[in-house]
Order: sequence, then structure tokens, then C-alpha cells
Amino acid sequence: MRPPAGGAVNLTEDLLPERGGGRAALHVVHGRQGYDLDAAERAVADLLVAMGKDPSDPHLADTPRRVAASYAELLTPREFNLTTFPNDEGYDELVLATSIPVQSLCEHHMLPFHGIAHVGYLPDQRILGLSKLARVVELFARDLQVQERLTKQVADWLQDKLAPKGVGVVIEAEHLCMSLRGVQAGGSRTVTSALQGSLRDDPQTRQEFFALTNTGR
Ligand SMILES: Nc1nc2c(ncn2[C@@H]2O[C@H](COP(=O)(O)OP(=O)(O)OP(=O)(O)O)[C@@H](O)[C@H]2O)c(=O)[nH]1
Ligand SMILES: [Zn+2]
Repeated sequence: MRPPAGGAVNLTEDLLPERGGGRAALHVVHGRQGYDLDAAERAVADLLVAMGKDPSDPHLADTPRRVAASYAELLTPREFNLTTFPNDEGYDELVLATSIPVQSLCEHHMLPFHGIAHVGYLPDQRILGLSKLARVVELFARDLQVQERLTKQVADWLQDKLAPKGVGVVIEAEHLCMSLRGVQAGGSRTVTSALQGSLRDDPQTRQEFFALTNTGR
């Protein structure tokens, strides 16, 4: 059994030093339970048999190991430092990263949903290392998810850790459980949004965010 990946998100430094403070980093380790690769492998082997497949077929011999490893990878976000810098120039317009790739697994069917995320914030005292917007998406996407929760978790977490004036997140994704099976509505995309602070409360900032993300709400 792999050791659990630790408790809730770990903090190694205060993210919000006094104004004028230098670079600060919050070391982020996902806080979900560990996994048992051997048990996962056995379960996949059982699934193959249950689905009428011959596990001794040379093509399938290594499949339980591969599938178990694939799920472990898809459900484990990478650790990272949430690095911030002082907003020395008092930059007070939106900062927006668009078309961040998102891939996750729907918790109802354990099938992928994938698409893009647009993540923006209105800075206050700190600005964020730009790559971190994509890393925060991954932090919550590598889990069994519903798209609504994923969208809100990214927005709430950034608001909490960065303390900006506002945060906006839009995710557009295709759910394979909706396109490949079931209703088979191929090409349909689901769009969700979550707003915090002035992006939620100030109509002009909100409108600017949706205009910049081309999601026109
Ligand atoms: N709200 C929400 N629903 C999701 C998401 N991903 C998958 N689903 C839906 O979860 C629902 C599960 O419904 P069920 O009726 O229990 O499952 P099902 O019989 O496989 O349903 P069908 O997909 O309609 O065949 C389906 O409507 C899925 O489309 C998501 O991210 N958010
Ligand atoms: Zn699903």
C-alpha cells in the first residue's frame, strides 16, 4: 500500500507577507488518500474476467498493471509551489490564463471529461506566478469529479490562498460518458463558471471577464 499522500493542503510559508515583501511560496501537496496499486491491479483483472475477457491472452497479460497505474496517475496531482510576488506596481486589471487544458474523471462513470479552463483574477497585494493558474486546475482536476465542483474548488481555493479582489473560472468540457455511451450526444460541451469577490459583485468586471474568455455571459 502506498502511503497516503498527506493531510489537507500543506503550507510551508505564509503566502501573504506584508506589502513589499518578496517572493513567497506555498508548497502544495494534495490531501487525498493514498492508493493501493496491488489491490487496483487485482480488481482490474477481476473486471476483465467479469467482462468475458481472457486474462491469459498475451495482449491482456499486463493490462491490469497498466490500468491500475493509469488511474493512479490520473488521480494524483503533482506537487508544486504556489509562488506569489508583491504587486509593486499596483496592477489593478484582470490577469487571465485562457485555454488551460483540463482532464479529469467523472465520478459517476469513471470516464474522462476533458476540455479547457479560463482562470482569471483581479490582484490585490500579491500577483501569482502565471503557471500556477494551470497547476491549481490540475490540483483539483486529478480526482473523481463533477465539473461544477471542480470549477468552484479552483475559484474558492485561489480566493482563499491569494486573497485577490476577485477570481473567475470558466470550464468548457466534453464528458465521454455523454458522448461515447449513454445518450451519445457527441460534440456536446458543458460550460460551468464560478466567480468570487468583485468578479461576482461588480457587473462591469464580471462582463469584462466573460468578454475576455469569449464565453459571453
Ligand atoms: N452535474 C453533473 N453531472 C454529470 C457530470 N458528469 C457526468 N454527469 C451525469 O451524471 C449522471 C448520472 O446519472 P445516472 O442516471 O445515474 O447514470 P446513467 O444511467 O449512466 O445515465 P445516462 O448517462 O443518462 O445513461 C448522468 O446524467 C451524467 O451525464 C458532471 O460533471 N456534472
Ligand atoms: Zn459520467
